[in-house]
Amino acid sequence: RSKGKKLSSLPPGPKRWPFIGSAFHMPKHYAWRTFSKWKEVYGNIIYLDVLGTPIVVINSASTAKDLLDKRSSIYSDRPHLVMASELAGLDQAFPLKQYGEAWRTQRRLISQHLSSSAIPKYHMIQESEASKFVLRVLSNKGLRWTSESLRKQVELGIAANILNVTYGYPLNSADDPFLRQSTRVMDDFSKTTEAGAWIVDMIPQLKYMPSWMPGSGFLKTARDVRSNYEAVIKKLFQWTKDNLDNEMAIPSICSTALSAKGSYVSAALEEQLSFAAFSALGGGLDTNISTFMSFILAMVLYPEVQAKARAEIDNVVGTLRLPTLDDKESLPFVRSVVTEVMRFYPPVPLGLPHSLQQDDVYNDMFLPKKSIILPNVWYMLHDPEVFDKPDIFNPSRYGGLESEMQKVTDITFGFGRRVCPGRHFAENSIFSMVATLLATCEILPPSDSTGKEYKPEVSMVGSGTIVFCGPFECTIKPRPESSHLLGEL
Ligand code: HEM
Repeated sequence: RSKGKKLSSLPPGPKRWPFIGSAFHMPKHYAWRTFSKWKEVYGNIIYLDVLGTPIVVINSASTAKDLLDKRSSIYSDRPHLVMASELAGLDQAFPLKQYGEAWRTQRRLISQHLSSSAIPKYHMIQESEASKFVLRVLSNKGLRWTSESLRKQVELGIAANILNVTYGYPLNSADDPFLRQSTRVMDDFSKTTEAGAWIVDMIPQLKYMPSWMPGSGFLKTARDVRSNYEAVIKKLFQWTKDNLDNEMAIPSICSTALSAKGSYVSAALEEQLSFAAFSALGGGLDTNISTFMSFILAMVLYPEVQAKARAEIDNVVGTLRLPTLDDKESLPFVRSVVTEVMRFYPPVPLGLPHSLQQDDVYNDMFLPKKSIILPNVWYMLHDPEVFDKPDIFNPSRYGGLESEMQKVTDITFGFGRRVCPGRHFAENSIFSMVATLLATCEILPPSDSTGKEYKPEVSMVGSGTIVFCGPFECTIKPRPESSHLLGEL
């Protein structure tokens, strides 16, 4: 390696200054936009040094695969985040854990229940939540929605799926305290892990600041984040345990592990299980909500795509019954629409950061140990070398082929040994809600005060790790030709 280091130079990047490196250039918000612009200047791999921390931005899917997939034995660590992990304690759950035994134990505890062979057992839950979602949407008599009010209903549907599967918890209200506390954790996660947003991540010594000193507000933020996080994880797990003792729990990931025949679950393993289970909730909530809200927006903006997807459902499933997850294989255009939403509006535009465990050399470039690796997922999904006319929303680009759609899902759900363990489950939850909504309802653009329809102009907002489409309005009304289906919901 040291020989490689001598022969190779660091990847190109913005000018580095003594001591501070390229800190001035590090974008504070919407970093993926700046990194995408830099691609024109510096190329597929960009190097930044922020106050001594090496950062490598990857702007190409094939490079991400070469490094994060093919060399996953050294690219699967997470960076040590001072704000999110050390101060707020969010690395007690495995998405932020360092690569190693504790990460492996937690990941195994949930991934075995979310593999493609394990998930058919959740179809009924997902289909039932999709129906309940449509009923709630139609119970709004005005039929007009702001994205904010619709998001509450989407959140309820998505969270009900995951809480049911992980804890066996029956979620019935958007105001449920478990749900409210969990969404707060998600907001905190997104906020505290945002690349470049916390000065203490760049100057770790600041964590020793006395809390009375001006500028130390981040210490209180971290304390508040930690106490809400630990409380909600404990309470949710305790709920499953209490209901297990009362023999009330339906089999869930937690109850299955706790009641497995002949197994002794130690206190230490229980603790790992409680964090692993919450990781599924945390990983699956905002990512799915963002994707589904972007789907609604796409249907408002591209009515011809909506009509084509609905026509496919009518042709394949007919109008006498609701689509189910068993129909998924026979509905390639509907799957293409979901895929195109994930490509056009990626909910995690910079993925989750990986960290390099030892010095490496790639294409004659030296990549130092402990580099934070940021995959620019947004650019990879808008790369004109991979996707023809990437700025056009066009689900037909996949020709209905799974192999073409995989070019998107292989990027959206992350890389290597850290790849999202909930991806198959997520695809089913979203598909079920999309197909049930399209079969029973029409999604229409909003109208102005004169009754004239208009197309909202919306971009992705929120500068945390997970982003959402900006505010918009729409109308959702029942399809007259499927009115008899509403009785099935
Ligand atoms: C549209 C939906 C989803 C998207 C776009 C998404 C995306 C991602 C991404 C980009 C990562 C980081 C991978 C990496 O480090 O390279 C990830 C990790 C993770 N996801 Fe998902 N995810 C989704 C749904 C879900 C669901 C439904 C669950 C659970 C039921 C889940 C659980 C997790 C967990 C636990 C991790 C951490 C993996 C680790 O660090 O080992 N995700 N996801």
